[in-house]
Amino acid sequence: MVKAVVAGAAGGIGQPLSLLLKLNPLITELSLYDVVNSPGVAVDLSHINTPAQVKGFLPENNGAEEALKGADIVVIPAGVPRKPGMTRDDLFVNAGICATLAQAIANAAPKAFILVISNPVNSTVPVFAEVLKKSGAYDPKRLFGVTTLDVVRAATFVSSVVGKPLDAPKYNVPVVGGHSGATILPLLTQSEPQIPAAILNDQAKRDALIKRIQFGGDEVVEAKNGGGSATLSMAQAGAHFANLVIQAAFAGKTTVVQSYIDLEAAPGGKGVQKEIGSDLAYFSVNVELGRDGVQNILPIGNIDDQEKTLLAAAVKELGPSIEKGVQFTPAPPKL
Ligand SMILES: NC(=O)c1ccc[n+]([C@@H]2O[C@H](COP(=O)([O-])OP(=O)(O)OC[C@H]3O[C@@H](n4cnc5c(N)ncnc54)[C@H](O)[C@@H]3O)[C@@H](O)[C@H]2O)c1
Ligand SMILES: O=C(O)C[C@H](O)C(=O)O
Repeated sequence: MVKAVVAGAAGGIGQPLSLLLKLNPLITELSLYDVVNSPGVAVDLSHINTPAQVKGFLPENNGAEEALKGADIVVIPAGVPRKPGMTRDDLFVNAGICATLAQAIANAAPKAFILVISNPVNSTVPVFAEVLKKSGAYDPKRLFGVTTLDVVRAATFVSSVVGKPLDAPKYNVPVVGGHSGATILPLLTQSEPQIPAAILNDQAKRDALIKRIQFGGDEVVEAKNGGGSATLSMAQAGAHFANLVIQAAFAGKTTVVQSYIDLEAAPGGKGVQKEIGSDLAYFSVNVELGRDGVQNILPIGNIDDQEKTLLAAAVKELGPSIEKGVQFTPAPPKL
């Protein structure tokens, strides 16, 4: 029996994400929370003949906590998306929404796995952590910034440049660091299958590939031309990541994925701080998922000189974004 909650369930990501979770046979209860339209989305999905029993909740009558009660996993795509010309940092207005949801989770579902999609992920994950800490409900093993879309894009773009687009599902290209521009660090030298040396050694091709992975989000924002950012690809990536967390926790199926987490979640975090030459508190790393969430943090491993330069740039940009999230003070609740 697994209860999943989507917060921001009526939005561009929320709706297809909720659909994909409804199709997950491991989920038996699915609660959809949003400030608008969630009951309608819930009734619609509830007609699908899969096990999950779906209910929709609005803020009235303490709806957030009612939705969250007994949750095993909460996936959060609540908040404003980008328009052309904006950076993810311009979305820091979402910090308040994240703080409110974190408090509701602390009150109603303190043991839930928390998967943060809301941008700017580099800052919103620390916002969640700080609110949970204040309520004594923080377990770093259970808090994840969802960076899966970067990994999905890396596999797609690499397989295409290699000339094997139909093999996209077979590609695994780790992406570490954070989730915005220069903080997104694709480890092309660790790609499996390997990227041919002729491509890796072609500086122009390699730079273009890295740039496309780092700025894939902008590609969608520009194409949607004011209509928002990635929603469908994000829903797929988010549902995939949620499924891996559920499989590890409830079906004993351990996996290694990348996610943006607190490096204190497991002892391996100290080793990563050594590798990156910094005491950054959060970083997207290779995470071994287990019954309690983060079971182990694995090393970044061998990277070449170009990746080392990109790593230094990622570390430099991440520091202030993390600090901004840590220092955020939520507005006092309205009386
Ligand atoms: N992590 C990633 O890789 C990634 C990828 C794509 C988008 N995003 C981010 O996800 C967020 C959502 O994007 P979208 O396209 O779905 O936006 P959207 O505007 O379509 O949907 C957001 C939803 O959040 C709801 N919401 C607002 N305040 C809320 C609150 N306090 N509680 C619950 N729900 C609330 C809105 O009513 C809306 O339905 C954005 O911040 C976007 O930047 C992250
Ligand atoms: O680009 C955005 O603003 C949304 C998301 O972070 C993405 O990577 O698509």
